[in-house]
Amino acid sequence: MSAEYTFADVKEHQSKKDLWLVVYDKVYSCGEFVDEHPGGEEVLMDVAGQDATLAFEDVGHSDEAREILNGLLVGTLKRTASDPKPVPSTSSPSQTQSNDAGTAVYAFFFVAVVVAFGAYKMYA
Ligand code: HEM
Repeated sequence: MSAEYTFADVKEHQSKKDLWLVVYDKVYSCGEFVDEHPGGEEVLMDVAGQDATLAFEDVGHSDEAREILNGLLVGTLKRTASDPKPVPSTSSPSQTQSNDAGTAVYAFFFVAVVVAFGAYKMYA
């Protein structure tokens, strides 16, 4: 599959039966899959003809979902200067996770301090 498509090409496929979307600069044809999507057809229709990378990653799709996606591949996205910038590839989810972990640690200490203060007040 070495075909290249621009965003303009992808945008021509926005109907339910003929639905293309972009994930990490690869073009996928999902028309046959719309009815089978466990997340429903609505969400796929929402990103029809667009870059669906963030929507796809936000859900935390399984490896099985990624395999299905591979089977729907029709080509590669060719970006032109006026197109939006590509989504940086897989490093971003781990960054998000470490940020979340950092926040959780702060939240834990905050709660610990509040509880300690409450206990101090109760017994002092
Ligand atoms: C062609 C691209 C896509 C494929 C092949 C796909 C595949 C799947 C699969 C196999 C599942 C079942 C759970 C899992 O294995 O992770 C699923 C669930 C789900 N998908 Fe997708 N998906 C695609 C695109 C999207 C997009 C763009 C969205 C937008 C938000 C989305 C939203 C969801 C949601 C919300 C669920 C959870 C359903 C539930 O657990 O009730 N999916 N998808």
